[in-house]
Amino acid sequence: MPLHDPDHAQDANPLRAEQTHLAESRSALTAMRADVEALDISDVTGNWVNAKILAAEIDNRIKALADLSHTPLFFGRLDYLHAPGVEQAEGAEGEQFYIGRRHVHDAHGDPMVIDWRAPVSQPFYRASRVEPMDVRLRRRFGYTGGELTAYEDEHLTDPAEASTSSKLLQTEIERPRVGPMRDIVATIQPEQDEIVRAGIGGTVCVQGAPGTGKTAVGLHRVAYLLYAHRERLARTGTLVIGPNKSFLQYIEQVLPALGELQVKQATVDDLVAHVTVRGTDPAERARIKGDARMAEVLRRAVRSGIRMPKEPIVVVRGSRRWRVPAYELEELVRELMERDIRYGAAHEALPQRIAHNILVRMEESGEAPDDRVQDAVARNPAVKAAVKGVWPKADPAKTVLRLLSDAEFLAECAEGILTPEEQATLLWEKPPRSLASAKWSPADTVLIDETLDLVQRTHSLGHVVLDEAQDLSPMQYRAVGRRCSTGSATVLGDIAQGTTPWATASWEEALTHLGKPGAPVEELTRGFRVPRGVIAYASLLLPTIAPGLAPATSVRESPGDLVIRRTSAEELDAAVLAACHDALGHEGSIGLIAADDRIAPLAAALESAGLPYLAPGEETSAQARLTLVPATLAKGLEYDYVVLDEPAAIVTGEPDERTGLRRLYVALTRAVSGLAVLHAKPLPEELAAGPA
Ligand SMILES: Nc1ncnc2c1ncn2[C@@H]1O[C@H](COP(=O)(O)OP(=O)(O)OP(=O)(O)O)[C@@H](O)[C@H]1O
Repeated sequence: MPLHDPDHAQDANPLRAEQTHLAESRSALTAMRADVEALDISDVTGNWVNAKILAAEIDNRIKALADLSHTPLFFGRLDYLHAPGVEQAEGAEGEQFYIGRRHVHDAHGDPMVIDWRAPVSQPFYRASRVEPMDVRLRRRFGYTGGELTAYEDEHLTDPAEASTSSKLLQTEIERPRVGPMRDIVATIQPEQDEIVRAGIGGTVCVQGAPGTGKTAVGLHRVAYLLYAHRERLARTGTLVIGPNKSFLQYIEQVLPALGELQVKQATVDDLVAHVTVRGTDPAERARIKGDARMAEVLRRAVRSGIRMPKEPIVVVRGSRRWRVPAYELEELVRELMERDIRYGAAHEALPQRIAHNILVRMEESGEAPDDRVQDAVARNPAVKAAVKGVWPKADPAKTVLRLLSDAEFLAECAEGILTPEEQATLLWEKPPRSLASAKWSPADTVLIDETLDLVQRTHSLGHVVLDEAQDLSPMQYRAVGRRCSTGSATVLGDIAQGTTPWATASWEEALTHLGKPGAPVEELTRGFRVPRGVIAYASLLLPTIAPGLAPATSVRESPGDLVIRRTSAEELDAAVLAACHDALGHEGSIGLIAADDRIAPLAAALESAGLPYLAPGEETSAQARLTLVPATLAKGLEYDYVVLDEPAAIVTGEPDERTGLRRLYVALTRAVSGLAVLHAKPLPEELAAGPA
């Protein structure tokens, strides 16, 4: 594929024509924005609330139409052989489309740039020589600082043209990283595009090695779905779930850059934050709390308040007394228990059922009661008292508190589900005196969320993207699943990067917990981040941490710099600082990754050496390029150069060796251009042989 640049005389004109189209598209976008800004809504809004809503929508539209000078308005062009939709008709003329981040039209409404998500844009990502999709020419544009400076052509239907890889794609992938994550809209690969454009009806799960673009694909998928199903998703909502706040900060600018400003982001902990977390669980206890069997224990706990009526209900109205015998009440209760409705809904329904029963008696004795009478009977103190006795209100937090503090109650609810040892592990050593003094752990909040859902149905969104899914417990999958029970999900993860004691071992199982059993599992294996030499080194850990998973290949041309250096314990900090200095000699961001308990000493060392550093999530810039990253926060992030401090400390920082090695695998796979490993203690034996 020839790369054209303006220095070649014969290319000067086509390039100039493209530059002109860019300039005209920019003016058209400015005009579109001016039109929206000039809208006078005072006539159409009617009232204050409507005016506010409309003004906010217009405001968003203006923001979405902003011309971001550092993001090119279009990045590709497709020349179709025939106008799309015209079935290869004789004489039908080909059409030309510029593909960009958003739709731009001229004053007549004719398109100047087509949204990358539109159906006519799809061949830009998918067409090949084998299947040209009616495309004669695919052109990719190269930019330098916002200026269109080059282009690259593929004549897909020309058998004489050789197929070569794209230089522009290569440049994009190899570019040094600074700042937060960027969109990949100009270079989405065919296997990624399949996932991005999968239908909204189905849940998709993606297993992918580090750097294969899972996060990027998930974010572009939301943008695609919002385009294809805008109204539906505006009503139902979308959500991106990530592992922690710094990760969410790292990805938060991708969707706005694609013109999507409304997508919410949260961690799983945010979703279930019904109470304040002030406690933690030892690993084994957290594992049991996260086990799917807890769902049935909680169901029993909620229903344990139901008592079969022993007494009849007697309702006095005027001079008459109406009696519902206990056995009929029991029938009503049993019927509600068997129906698939929430505990709280049944609590609301029972008084009405009882009142209905009395109404039928009234009719049988010749009265003609109406609905108001039924409501009045349902509110009668005798009915209320009876309902309180047989189907009391449930308080989710109190129910969980009782389960974790009352051994007898736990035994009753967990009978046949949890072993006596497991029950003993669950119980608080010192039960709190009240709800207010309870030291809830993160796992407890998930139990409360499950209980809340037993009482009252959780609102479901239209689509949820779940990133770094491999770390969720079954109970956390259930919590996420509730939030897309009537919608769909994109589940992204890597079994080899699971660093919780309950990490996912099988996606099929995880999808079942999520409530989407049988969803397809796709695999991405082409790595866009980690260079060949580095991924090969990190992959030495794979047979131990995830037997059966294939190592990623790297699409990066450069094999990457890989340095592994042993020092004495005394010299380690100085060696790490020297490696940081070396790394700062290169362009791009630098991540110093270390075991969590090495962070404080390394911070002190950096300070005394006068090396300024950032915390993860803080934006790197050309001035501030070094981030000090605790290993537990490294997941999902990437840095141009990574300096990795003492792998052995990262491994021993985790409760078991497998988790430790997986944490190390995450740390080893953050580098885009180079990795320097500094160690005083021996490396794990898997790595001892060193790079190939
Ligand atoms: N098609 C592509 N074109 C250009 N860059 C890409 C492409 N796909 C992915 N990348 C880049 O590769 C890097 C890794 O992508 P991403 O973070 O989405 O991978 P991941 O699979 O989520 O990794 P991890 O498992 O480590 O979290 C990012 O910088 C991303 O922008």
